[in-house]
Amino acid sequence: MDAFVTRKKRKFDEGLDCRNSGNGAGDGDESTDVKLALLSSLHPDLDQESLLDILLAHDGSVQATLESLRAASSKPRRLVVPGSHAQTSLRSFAAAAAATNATAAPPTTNGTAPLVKKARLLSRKGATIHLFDPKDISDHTPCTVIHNFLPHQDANDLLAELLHESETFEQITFKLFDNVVSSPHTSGFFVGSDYEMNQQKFEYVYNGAKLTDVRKLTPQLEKVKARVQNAVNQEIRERIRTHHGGKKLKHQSPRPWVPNVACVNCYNGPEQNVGWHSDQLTYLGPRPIIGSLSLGVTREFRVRRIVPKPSDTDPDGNTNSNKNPPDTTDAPETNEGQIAIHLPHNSLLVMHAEMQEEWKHSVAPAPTIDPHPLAGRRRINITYRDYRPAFHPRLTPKCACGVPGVLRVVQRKKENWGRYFWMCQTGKVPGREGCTFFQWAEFDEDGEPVVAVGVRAGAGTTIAAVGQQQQQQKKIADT
Ligand SMILES: O=C(O)CCC(=O)C(=O)O
Ligand SMILES: [Fe+2]
Repeated sequence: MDAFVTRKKRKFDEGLDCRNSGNGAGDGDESTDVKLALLSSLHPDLDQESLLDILLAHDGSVQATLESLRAASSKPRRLVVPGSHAQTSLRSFAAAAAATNATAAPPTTNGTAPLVKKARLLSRKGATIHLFDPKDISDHTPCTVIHNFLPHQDANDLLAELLHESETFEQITFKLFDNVVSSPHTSGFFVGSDYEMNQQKFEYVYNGAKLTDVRKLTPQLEKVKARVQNAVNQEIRERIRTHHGGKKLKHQSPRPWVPNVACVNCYNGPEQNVGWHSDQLTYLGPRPIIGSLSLGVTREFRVRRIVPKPSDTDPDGNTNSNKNPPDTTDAPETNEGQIAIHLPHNSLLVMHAEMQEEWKHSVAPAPTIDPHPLAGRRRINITYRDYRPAFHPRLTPKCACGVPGVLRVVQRKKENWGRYFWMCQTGKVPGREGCTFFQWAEFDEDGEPVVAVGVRAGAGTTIAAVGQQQQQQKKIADT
C-alpha cells in the first residue's frame, strides 16, 4: 500500500510529472482532488467516492482521514465493481429526461445559448453513472468515443510495441504536501524528431523540472498518429455541428488539430490508476483537444464537471487581486457526481474543447479486471497532443525564478471563472520554494496569446523584447 508514496530518488532532473496535474492532483496545492489523490495512493483499494465521504466527515483533514482509515481498517469497504453496472444504453432514459429536464442544459462555453439542448444527465454528487454507448457518451460528457478504431492487427501491433516500451517506463514523482509521491502507474513521453527531443529535454519544463526520458515516436505510434489526426479532426467538426450550432468555442483554435507528442501510460494491474486532474494547458493553449487511444485491459475513464461556487466563500477574499493567484482548489460541495466511460481495447476517446477547463478526469482503481489476451493485466493508454507553436516556452511568460510559467484557468470560483493566468511552477519541485509570479493571460478569439506592451513576459524582459515577442507570436499566428 505504501508502495505508492515514497521518498525515493526522483526520475527527472528535478523530478515531476511530464504533462498533467496543472489543475488537479500533483500540482502541490491543497485541493480536494490533491487530497483525494494522496488518499487514493495510500488506499488504492478504496474507491474515490468512499474516500471523499470520509474526507468530508473529517472536515477535509487528510491527517484525520488517514487516522480514521487506519482505525477502521477492519471494516467492510465499498468498492466499485465493473460489470455490476450492467446497462447498454441510456437513450431511453435520456429521452424521458429530455421531456422534463430540457431547461437544465449546461451553460455553453462559447458564450452563446446552446442551439441543441441536451437533457442534463443527473449525476448526483457521490454517485457514478456508467456509460458504454458512444451516443450516450457524446450526449452527456465532453468526450466522444470510437470503438474498434484501428484495424485489428494494427491495434495488436501497436499494443505489442508499447508493452515492450513500457517495460522501461517509470513512475512519475511529484510533490504533495511536502511529500514526494509516486504516481500509481508508469508513463513515457514520445515526440517526432531528434530536434523535438532536444527541445523537450532542454527548453520545456513540467512542474518546474526538465524531462530526462524523452523518446522518439515508435514506428507504430507514428503510423497510428495519422489515423488519429484524421479521426479527431472529423470528430471536432461533428462536435461543433451537433453541440455548438456550428460555432467553435471562444479561444478554441480554428486550425486543424495536428498531434506532435504522445504521452503513453501503462496501468499494470487493477489498482494502478490516475487521480482526478485536468490536463495542463501550458503547451496546448486554451480549449485544447486530446486524442486518447486505449489498448489492452478495459478500464473506467471517469469524468466529473467542476461546478463553480460564489467567491464570497473565499476565506482570503482576494480572488480579484492580480497579486494573489485565484484559488482554484476544488471544494467537494461544488462537485457533481461522476460519469464512468468504459474504454475497451482499441477505443479512441476524444476529449473535446469543453473538457480541460470545466471537467476533471481520472482512471479509477478497479477491484477486478478481465485479463487481455496480449496485455494480461495491463492497460496502455496513448494521449496524442498538439503542442502549439505560440505556446513554446521561449515565447510564454517567465517567472522571477527564470522558469517558464504554468498556464492555468480559474475553475472553481464563479468570480473570474474561465479566466486564464500564468504562474510560477518552481514550487512544485520538491525542496524548492516558488516565487510569487502571477499574471492574467489574455487570448484572442482563436486562442492565440495577446501580450500587452509593458507586461512582463519574462524575468528581466525589456519592453523591446516584449514587442519582439509579440511580433514573433503574431507571425506564428499568421502562418
Ligand atoms: O489513461 C487514460 O485514459 C487517461 C490518462 C490521462 O488522463 C492523462 O495521461 O492525462
Ligand atoms: Fe489527463
